[in-house]
Amino acid sequence: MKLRFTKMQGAGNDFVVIDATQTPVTLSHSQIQHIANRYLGVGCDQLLMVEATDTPGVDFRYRIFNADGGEVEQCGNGARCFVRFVVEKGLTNKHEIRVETASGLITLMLQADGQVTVNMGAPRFIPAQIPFEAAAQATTYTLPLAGETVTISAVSMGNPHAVMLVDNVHTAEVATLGPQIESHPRFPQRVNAGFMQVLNEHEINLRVYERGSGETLACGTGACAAAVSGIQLGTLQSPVKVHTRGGILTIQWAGADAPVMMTGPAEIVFDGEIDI
Ligand SMILES: N[C@@H](CCC[C@H](N)C(=O)O)C(=O)O
Repeated sequence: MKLRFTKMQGAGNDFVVIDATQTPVTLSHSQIQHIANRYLGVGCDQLLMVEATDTPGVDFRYRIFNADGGEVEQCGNGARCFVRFVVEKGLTNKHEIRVETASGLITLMLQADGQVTVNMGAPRFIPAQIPFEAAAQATTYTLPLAGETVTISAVSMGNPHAVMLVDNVHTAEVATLGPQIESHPRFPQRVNAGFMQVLNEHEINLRVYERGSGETLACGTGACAAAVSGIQLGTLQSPVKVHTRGGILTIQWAGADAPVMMTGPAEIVFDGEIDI
C-alpha cells in the first residue's frame, strides 16, 4: 500500500503527518517503526494521525505514535505542526482550532507570524499515570538508579514527565540516565526524562530523553513540564523561555489550575509517499 505523508518539524522535533480525515488509516506497530526508521523509512520522532470527529464543537481528532509504534496521550510540538498542517492543506480555514487527543481537548492558535500557540490545559501533579504518593503540587522525589540516586519532579501534561535539575545540560548524562529513568519500575507506563539547567528565572536549557523515541531535539510537553516544575519549586517565573537543541519554546503558566500556554515554530519540510 502507498501511504501519502507530510514531513514536518517543530523546533527540530520531527514528524510524519498523515491525513486520515477522509479515509481511515490503521498502521501496525511494525509499520510505524518502519516509517520512523531514519535509514530504512522516512525518519521521525513521532507519527501524527489527523482524523475527523463527530464530537460537537471539536474540529479534529489527533493521534500520536512514538517511533517505537506505541500510541501516547499528548505531544506539544506535534500539536503545533498539526495546526500548520490542517491550515496549509486546506482542511480548515479557522486559525483557532479545537482538537481532541487521547488526553482530552486542546485549543491551538496559528499566529500571524507563523508561530503556533497551544493551550495545553492544566498540569497535573496527582499521579494518575505517575505512581507516586498523590501530591497537590510539584514535589521532588528521589529515584534510585544504577549506581546513583537522582531527584526528579513528576508532572503530567497529559503524558508523564520526570524533570531533573542539572548544572550543565550540555554535559548531562542524558544517554545513560535517560533510558534508566524512562523505564524505571516506579513508572509502569514509562516516562519522558527531562534534564533542565536554570539560566535565570525566565530562561532554561532543556534536553529530553523521550519515552519511545530517545533523545529528541525538542519536546514540547517536556518544556511545559520543566517550566511548571521550576515555577512550582520557586526557581522560575512565567514566562519561561526554553532553549532546546532545535529551537526556542516559550511557556506561560499562571499557576494552580491555569492552563499552560506553549508558543513555538511549526514547519512543513516536504510531502512524500512511502510503500508500507
Ligand atoms: N515530542 C513530544 C512528546 C511525544 C510523546 C512522548 N514521547 C511520550 O511518550 O509521552 C512533545 O513535543 O511533547
